Amino acid sequence: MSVNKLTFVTGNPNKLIETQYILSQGIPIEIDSADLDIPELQGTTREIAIAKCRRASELLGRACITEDTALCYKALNGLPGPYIKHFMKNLGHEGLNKLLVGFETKEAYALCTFAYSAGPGSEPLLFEGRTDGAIVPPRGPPLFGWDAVFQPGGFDKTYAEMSKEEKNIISHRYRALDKLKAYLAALSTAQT
Ligand SMILES: O=c1[nH]c(=O)c2ncn([C@@H]3O[C@H](COP(=O)(O)OP(=O)(O)OP(=O)(O)O)[C@@H](O)[C@H]3O)c2[nH]1
Ligand SMILES: [Mg+2]
Repeated sequence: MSVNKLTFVTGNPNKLIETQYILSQGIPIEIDSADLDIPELQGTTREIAIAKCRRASELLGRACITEDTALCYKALNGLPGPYIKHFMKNLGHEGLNKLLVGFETKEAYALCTFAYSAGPGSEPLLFEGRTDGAIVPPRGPPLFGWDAVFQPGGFDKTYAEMSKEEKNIISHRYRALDKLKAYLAALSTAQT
């Protein structure tokens, strides 16, 4: 199978833009997208990622990638984790901060899990990337999810205050895609 073209099954336009940008910096691959309605199970980030990618490739009928992002608070033993989408939607930036009132540590990490399936029936492979940081009062344009309340460790800017060039070389998504990129490059080499 050639990997110069791959479908990213996602309904999230910001994920797609970042993924296309990051991958275009590394390997010659064209990423298109399909927005399929795939139930996301409860469980660990790995269980959720595997089930979603398996179903996505079955529905699509060919190879694909999927991605799951979790935002894990140290004080809450990793929650909201993979359920961050619902927390963000219902609580907003203010609520994401309020969850930590009374806790000393505001530390959190963003975890990205890309899954690749070579096609229906093929067990998905996982590529994880993690960026450590802290939850802070919102700063920067509220254009993408919780970017405005996540400040990566060692930086004085939130994700939202960073340029795309800055975010996309330190982000959880970049770190996961770096591993996926290496896998896809090796796959292409093995097939030529
Ligand atoms: O500020 C942000 N910076 C990021 O870098 C980032 N990556 C993901 N997210 C948000 O975290 C939730 C994950 O849920 P999620 O993985 O199920 O995504 P999704 O349902 O939007 O898309 P998909 O499942 O169709 O791919 C969703 O609310 C995403 O908008 C981010 N927010
Ligand atoms: Mg989703």
